[in-house]
Amino acid sequence: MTASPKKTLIPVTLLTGFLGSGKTTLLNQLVQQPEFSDALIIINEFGEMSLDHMLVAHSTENVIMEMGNGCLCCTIRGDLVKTLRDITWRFSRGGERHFSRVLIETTGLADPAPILHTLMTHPQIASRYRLDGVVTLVDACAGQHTLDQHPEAIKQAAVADVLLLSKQDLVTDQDYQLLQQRLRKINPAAPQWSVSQGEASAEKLLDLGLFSSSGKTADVERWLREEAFADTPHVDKTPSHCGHEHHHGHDHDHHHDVNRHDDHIRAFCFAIETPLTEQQLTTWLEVLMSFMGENILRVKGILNIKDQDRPLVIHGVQHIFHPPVPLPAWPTEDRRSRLVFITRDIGRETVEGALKALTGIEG
Ligand SMILES: Nc1nc2c(ncn2[C@@H]2O[C@H](COP(=O)(O)OP(=O)(O)OP(=O)(O)O)[C@@H](O)[C@H]2O)c(=O)[nH]1
Repeated sequence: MTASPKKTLIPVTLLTGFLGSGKTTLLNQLVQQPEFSDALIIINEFGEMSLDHMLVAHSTENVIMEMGNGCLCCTIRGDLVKTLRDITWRFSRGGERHFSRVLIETTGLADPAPILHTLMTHPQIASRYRLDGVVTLVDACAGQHTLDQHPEAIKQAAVADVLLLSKQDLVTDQDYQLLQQRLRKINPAAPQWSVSQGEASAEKLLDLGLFSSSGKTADVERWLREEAFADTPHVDKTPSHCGHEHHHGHDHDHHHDVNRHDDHIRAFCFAIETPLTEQQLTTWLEVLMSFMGENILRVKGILNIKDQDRPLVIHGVQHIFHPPVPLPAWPTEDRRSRLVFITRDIGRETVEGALKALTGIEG
């Protein structure tokens, strides 16, 4: 069940964000920065006609429109796979590919999970591309309302590696901070940056994955960001081995509407002292994914596998896992398996309980 990290895979950035959150405005700025000067931009639009791509101030030959009749996540297996497969030769000259990375802008309504699944597991795509990171834009003005009304918006925030908050100029400081807090509870590990009229430094949006663009070293600590799960004030009181759990909708969240979708989101991390056999790991993950996959929004982990010197890194979105990647060495002295989860209504006790029931190992 292991696969070697490939150093030549093309990095892909997924740009999500609700309708009108400022994705095109951001893209216009990004493509003018050197880091994105040789990026290929794939834009998906909802509906048959859109001029959005014309707004991207970039050489149009590097902008591709996906023209599905529906949203990207519905046509994903056809159009996006075909596009990603074809661009490696369509955008080559003299046998050399003339783009170094890809950015996919999704329609505002898209559930990012199917797109991530395709990038992570489709044989023809996963063998050529690697997910560099998910960048999610949130409109500071409409954000609270959008999160209240649209579960997809919460998912977009939950799977983000970086959260960009646009339109700070339209809200009070207090409202801005409330939105920041809400997003931090949904996704404690994602750094939050304010973007004004799309102005964001490209370097903050790159190298968000396990491997940097040099492709040589895995930065596990940055990628897992376990410490972030202990940084926010809404900490579950149950003890945890490596961090904390945020169960939203606590009594102390007086301002919360109890029906909010994100009151169901939980973010937690935990450690396992005992090395797992590959079989135990597979069984545990298979059970979690088949019974609760839809509600496990994102999982990342570094695992100590019995009788192996090197750790295994796993990364899942809902019921789909990226093929586990063995790292060349442990990043620190800590040899425990450590995992971070963002789920809908699944607490740490359930995940640990399944581990204990299936393997006898305590989390
Ligand atoms: N006041 C203000 N307006 C902004 C900011 N960023 C973007 N906008 C405006 O917000 C509107 C929507 O921005 P777009 O970039 O088109 O948003 P989008 O996410 O691409 O929209 P869709 O393609 O419809 O999903 C535009 O009128 C932008 O000018 C900002 O920081 N402040």
